[in-house]
Amino acid sequence: MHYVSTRGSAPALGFEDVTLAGLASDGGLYVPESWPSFSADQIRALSGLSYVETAVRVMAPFVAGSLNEEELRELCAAAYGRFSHDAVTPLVQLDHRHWLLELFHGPTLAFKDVALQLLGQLFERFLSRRDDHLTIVGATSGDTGSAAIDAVAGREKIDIFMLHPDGRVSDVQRRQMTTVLAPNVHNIAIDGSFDDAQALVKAMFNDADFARRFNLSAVNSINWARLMAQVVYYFYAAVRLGAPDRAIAFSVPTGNFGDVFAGYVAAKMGLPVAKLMVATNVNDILHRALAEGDYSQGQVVATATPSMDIQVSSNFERLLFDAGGRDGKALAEQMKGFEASKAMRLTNAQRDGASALFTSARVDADAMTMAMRWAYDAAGQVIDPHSAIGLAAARSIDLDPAVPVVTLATAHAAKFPTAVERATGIRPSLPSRVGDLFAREEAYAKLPGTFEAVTAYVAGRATPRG
Ligand SMILES: Cc1ncc(COP(=O)(O)O)c(C=O)c1O
Ligand SMILES: N[C@@H](CCOP(=O)(O)O)C(=O)O
Repeated sequence: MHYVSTRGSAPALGFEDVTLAGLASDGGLYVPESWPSFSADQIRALSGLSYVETAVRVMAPFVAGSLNEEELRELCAAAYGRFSHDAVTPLVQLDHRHWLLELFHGPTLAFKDVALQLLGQLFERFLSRRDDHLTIVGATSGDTGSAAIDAVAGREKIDIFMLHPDGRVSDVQRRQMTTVLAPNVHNIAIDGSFDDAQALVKAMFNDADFARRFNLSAVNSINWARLMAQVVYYFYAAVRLGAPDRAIAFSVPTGNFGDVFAGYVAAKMGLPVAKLMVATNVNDILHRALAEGDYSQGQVVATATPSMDIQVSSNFERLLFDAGGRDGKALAEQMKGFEASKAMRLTNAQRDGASALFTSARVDADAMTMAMRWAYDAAGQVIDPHSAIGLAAARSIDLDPAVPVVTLATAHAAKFPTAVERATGIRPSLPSRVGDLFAREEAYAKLPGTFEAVTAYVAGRATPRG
């Protein structure tokens, strides 16, 4: 399997190189040169398989040429052996039509663990094949950071520098990152928003000398391997609900468009997906883009769903590329325009390509609170605010009532206890597997959100190439 850049001029690479590279050298994102295709019989054959076996079957075509099936199975078993639920991503029924897909049973209590536990294993395996060291630079609005740190802490050939927006993540999220005191873990709180942190990370990649000198790699969903691992749970859930003989709709609380793009990939591979609901909070650039073709960056508003307080969604570029006819040169121009003016219109081809599968909704704080209450009253489920954004949107979906609707539950409620308590009166407590989070010592740097400050900090601590 080869991968091409969404901006058309970086070299096509195999899976191993794409995983280690993160971002393409032309600033684009890697996507498979074509989508693997699963027949109805192949999908039916996933029925009854464990999560690990499902993962092996779904991901095998993407890693071909870099890992054989036995190697992939070994890495998946190691990654998913750390989840606290036997099903890894269990389904919970809310009523006759609505389901939650619980993605938070990993070590750091958010869906990011599903991909990042595997990515940690992939890095280790690929680095063991070469004499090299990686410097990971990442941006987090709260959950990617802790999941990535958990996945790579203590690994010898990796340093990780994780930027989070100072004061804009929950206390649990911050502590899950800053109390990991391994020598290869470097947490940085920057002045600014998640978008500022993400722009700094992309700027480091786009500085070719810096990127080469420190052998930069990515753990954000700009890294293709992140999305690949997330495709698995769409298959796993849909097959349990009757696919391929029944189409399933998914509602996905969305920020950087990674999780929902993985659903698009599953549909491209042949999974019968009735609709993908893109559920945003009031930071609604994606809703405006899908509903009106207007992708223009507004001011980020701080909400009770901080992980989705995002106005520039990295993976939207992958959709614009694929749905718009895969013209990398044209997309490079379009993205350059967006980077300069912070606004762009989708082309007709991009809008038409997206509208077949996607729908969207903007969910405000009141609707989020109502959804949390409904989940508790209807099914006794205490859900986190991000999942509630997805559920509120799911309940508004315009589809045949016979189609099951699965909301992706992306975080454990205890990561956001204040918002949950405000909505339901119940203060969720942290599961024992996260231990004594509030008793541990924290360590992190506070930096201005400037390229100079951040690169100087990284350069002073990272291992340069020999
Ligand atoms: C809890 C939670 N829900 C939803 C999202 C949105 O996911 P995505 O960025 O893949 O759209 C995030 C972070 O991105 C998150 O941490
Ligand atoms: N919500 C995310 C933002 C980064 O998204 P990613 O999926 O691109 O890593 C977070 O929790 O950090």
